[in-house]
Amino acid sequence: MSGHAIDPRGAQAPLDTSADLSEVRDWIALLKPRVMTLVVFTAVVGLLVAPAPIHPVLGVAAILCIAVAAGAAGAINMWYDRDIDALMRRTARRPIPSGRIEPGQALGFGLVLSAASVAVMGLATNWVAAGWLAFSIFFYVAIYTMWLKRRTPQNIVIGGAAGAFPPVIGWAAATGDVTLVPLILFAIIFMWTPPHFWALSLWAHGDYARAKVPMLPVTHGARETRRQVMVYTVALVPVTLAPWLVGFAGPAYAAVAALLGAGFLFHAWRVLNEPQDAAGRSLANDAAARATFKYSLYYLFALFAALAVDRMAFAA
Ligand code: HEM
Ligand SMILES: CC(C)=CCC/C(C)=C/CC/C(C)=C/COP(=O)(O)OP(=O)(O)O
Repeated sequence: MSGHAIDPRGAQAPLDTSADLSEVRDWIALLKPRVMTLVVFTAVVGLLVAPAPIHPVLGVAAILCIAVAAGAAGAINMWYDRDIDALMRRTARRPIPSGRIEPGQALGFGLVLSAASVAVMGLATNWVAAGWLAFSIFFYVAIYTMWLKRRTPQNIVIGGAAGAFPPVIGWAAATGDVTLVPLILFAIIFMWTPPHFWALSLWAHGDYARAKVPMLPVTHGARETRRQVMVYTVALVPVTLAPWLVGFAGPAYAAVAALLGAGFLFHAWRVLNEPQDAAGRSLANDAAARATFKYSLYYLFALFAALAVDRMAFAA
């Protein structure tokens, strides 16, 4: 397919629209847009369930700032990780390792968007939300990417906190403060991240071993990783009931959280008991781990949706 659009009179230079489009696609890819969907969704729920009305225009602006900040942090992460991304099959085709975007340009892009998102958040909503937003970017870039990711298999547990901030920021944008409930929402995502990622790492461990990234299956083996998926899932379920226990959400939310939790526990149990060799490596193409990773994504969407519906439909 040619992307050249030639003026019928031949008076204009050809426009290479396909080249333009693929360049735009590369810049968008730097923002890790697919991961952003869930980041944005949890932020929207944090904002909607907060007990303070926010003008819809400001609410949309706040969510856009969170999306842009998460994307900007992703771009800086890709700048820093360009060496290991080039070594991993899953990431080798990203715009920087494949040479389509200069590392310095990606860094500049990430820094400018980071600063802009924090500034707009502060001006449009409040500086508490802007401060948490800046801290989230710092946490993902400096604590997770630059410090922990290449040093310890606990990188996911500690560094994963970065991805747990969006509902806190959404709440702060509406209320100007951070109380117990947003901290509970933080704790839910914090406990969810290890089983989300370690399920994936069970089949992606070859990539991480090649890049010498000390993810759990590389440092402690598949058997221990399966165990840790179960440990964190067991710990996650009671935390998801906390919004109901503290009286913030009703029994409808609690029922959905319990059902979704039972589903997660079932998946984790399958990961633990999947046919495996003596080292815990799957003899079934990691079918259980793949199903668990996919379930983790639907799970978090559904859990946060249930909280929003519960608060909006049933709150007194
Ligand atoms: C340290 C923490 C985390 C790590 C290391 C991690 C890692 C990953 C990886 C490697 C993928 C596969 C993406 C790909 O194929 O390139 C993925 C997918 C995904 N993650 Fe995470 N994740 C983390 C936390 C989170 C958080 C906090 C969220 C949102 C709340 C999230 C949302 C998603 C989504 C929506 C996908 C699916 C993207 C797709 O469809 O390709 N992740 N994650
Ligand atoms: C508001 C704000 C700043 C939020 C940012 C938090 C955020 C997007 C967290 C998600 C964490 C994440 C995508 C980790 C991917 O790990 P990785 O970077 O090791 O994955 P990779 O191997 O795919 O690069």
